[in-house]
Amino acid sequence: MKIAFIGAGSMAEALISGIITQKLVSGNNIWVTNKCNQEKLYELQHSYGVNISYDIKDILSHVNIVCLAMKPKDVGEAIQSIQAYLRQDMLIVSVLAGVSITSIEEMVGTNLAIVRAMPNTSATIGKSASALAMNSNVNNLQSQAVKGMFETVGLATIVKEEDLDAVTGLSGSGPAYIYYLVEAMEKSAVEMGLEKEVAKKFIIQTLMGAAEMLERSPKESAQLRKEVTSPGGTTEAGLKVLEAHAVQEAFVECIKAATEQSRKLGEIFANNMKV
Ligand SMILES: NC(=O)C1=CN([C@@H]2O[C@H](COP(=O)(O)OP(=O)(O)OC[C@H]3O[C@@H](n4cnc5c(N)ncnc54)[C@H](O)[C@@H]3O)[C@@H](O)[C@H]2O)C=CC1
Ligand SMILES: O=C(O)[C@@H]1CCC=N1
Repeated sequence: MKIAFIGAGSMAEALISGIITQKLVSGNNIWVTNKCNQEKLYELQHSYGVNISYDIKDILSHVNIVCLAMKPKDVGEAIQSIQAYLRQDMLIVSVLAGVSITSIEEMVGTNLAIVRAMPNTSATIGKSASALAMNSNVNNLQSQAVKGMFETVGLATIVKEEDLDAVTGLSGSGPAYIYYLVEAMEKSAVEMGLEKEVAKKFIIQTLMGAAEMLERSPKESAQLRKEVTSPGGTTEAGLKVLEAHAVQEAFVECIKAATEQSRKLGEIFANNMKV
């Protein structure tokens, strides 16, 4: 497996880091390019031993998987730059939020195998929750290879393409919601006089413990919450404040808004292509 990353931002780095750490592919079988930040390419070369280049023709001559990892607004220009060097045996993997397989097929213009994937940045440490949807040109070997690639960076599940917007709002963006919560926990800990580093250890262990409880216990999340909440106790006092601020409803709205934005990005994209 030889992979080119077109785009060298947070997501590309998370995948590169995961793939290399899990030893699926070594750095010399990965090629990376970006729009103009050469410094970033040198950093990736230094950290992971990947090949870096701005010579798209040369990059694509080495690889059988091309991973599109730029922002959705940049994909048109990026595909234009790679189009002439795409081959029928190549597999295109897009991690772009919202952009449909049909849009990519239309931009690429030939009958290529395309996978639309939605990982998250926890791929960096092999803990992504990735969803994959594929077009009918993807053969069994390619499907296994790409699933294997995403499995090296965490959990990988094949889904219907129509589910990908919801997955994007839930687990693609999901790490940010958790970091947002942690920011609040850190802030409160410091305000209460705890040392930041000590507080951080407690917060992380609390998150990991709760995540593992959710994974290992047969109980529903609401039941696990009830078991922490003694009548008249501290948790109840805390949760009352969250309820007064409608925090659970806010989270529901947050995930719906992110899902909707994924849909919108796809629509804007498809409409712009028609103009
Ligand atoms: N950051 C995240 O948590 C996740 C991001 N994604 C998706 O991954 C994609 C990239 O996101 P980030 O890494 O966060 O963005 P980023 O802004 O960190 O990186 C984008 C990269 O694309 C490059 N680029 C732009 N135009 C280009 C062109 N014409 N040719 C070659 N390279 C070009 C930029 O130079 C940059 O290296 C987005 O489409 C996003 O929807 C998917 C899942 C999670
Ligand atoms: O915010 C974004 O658009 C990307 C997609 C999922 C996570 N980050």
